[in-house]
Amino acid sequence: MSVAEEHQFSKDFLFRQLFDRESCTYTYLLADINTKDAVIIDPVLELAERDAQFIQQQGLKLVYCMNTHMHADHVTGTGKLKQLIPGCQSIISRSSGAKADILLDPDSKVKFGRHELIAKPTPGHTNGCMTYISFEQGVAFTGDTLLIRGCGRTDFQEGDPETLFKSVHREIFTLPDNFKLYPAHDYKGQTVTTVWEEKLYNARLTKPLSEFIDIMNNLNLAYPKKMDIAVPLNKVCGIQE
Ligand SMILES: N[C@@H](CCC(=O)N[C@@H](CSS)C(=O)NCC(=O)O)C(=O)O
Repeated sequence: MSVAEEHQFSKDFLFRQLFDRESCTYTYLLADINTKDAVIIDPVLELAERDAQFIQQQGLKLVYCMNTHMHADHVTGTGKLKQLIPGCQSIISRSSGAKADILLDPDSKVKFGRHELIAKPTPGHTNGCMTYISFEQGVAFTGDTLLIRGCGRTDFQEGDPETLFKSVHREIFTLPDNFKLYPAHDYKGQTVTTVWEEKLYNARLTKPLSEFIDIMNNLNLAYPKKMDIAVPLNKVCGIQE
């Protein structure tokens, strides 16, 4: 496998990666270029107006605002986008325990135009983490389950290293090697990876389970600065009604 064998997006698939400099969060906008139906994954509250303006400029119809999980480091832009773009529905996993218009179960499909994302449960960072996969486009949105050369922390919000390790090996490392992986965060300026790269070079997930658990239990990271306000708000789409 090499860069030359990269999986290409189809011509009718719009893909944009957007970034929040404050929380280092990636937001993804996907659309069917013919029908204009669009979905947004992991929007950030403070950038909801930026996202809504871009959607309007492209002539897209935002049908779903999705979250990969209940974030702890930033407030989701889902509720604000629903206000800015009436008709759009919020989506999160049922196991997240958060409120949304649509609650996803394992293998639920999210359709926009002729495209679809399949929700695969990848708990471990939180219980409700989902990875959203487009098999046609060869792409997976991994949230905080898999970060480029790393993974989400497992020291709060029901986090569990063994569960995360098994999720990645079951749902992500079994995808074709050339599938692109897009995470919810990157703290080093990296934008995308592949299944092949992570199976070879992920600093944590290439280790045996016992070593992985040891690494995760000794990360000693400070708690996210916004955690105390973000978690309660993200239980209700980012807006206290
Ligand atoms: N400094 C940031 C929080 C950074 C952080 O904890 N990131 C999380 C994902 S957001 S809950 C994580 O899992 N990091 C893993 C890692 O190895 O860095 C802030 O204050 O918001």
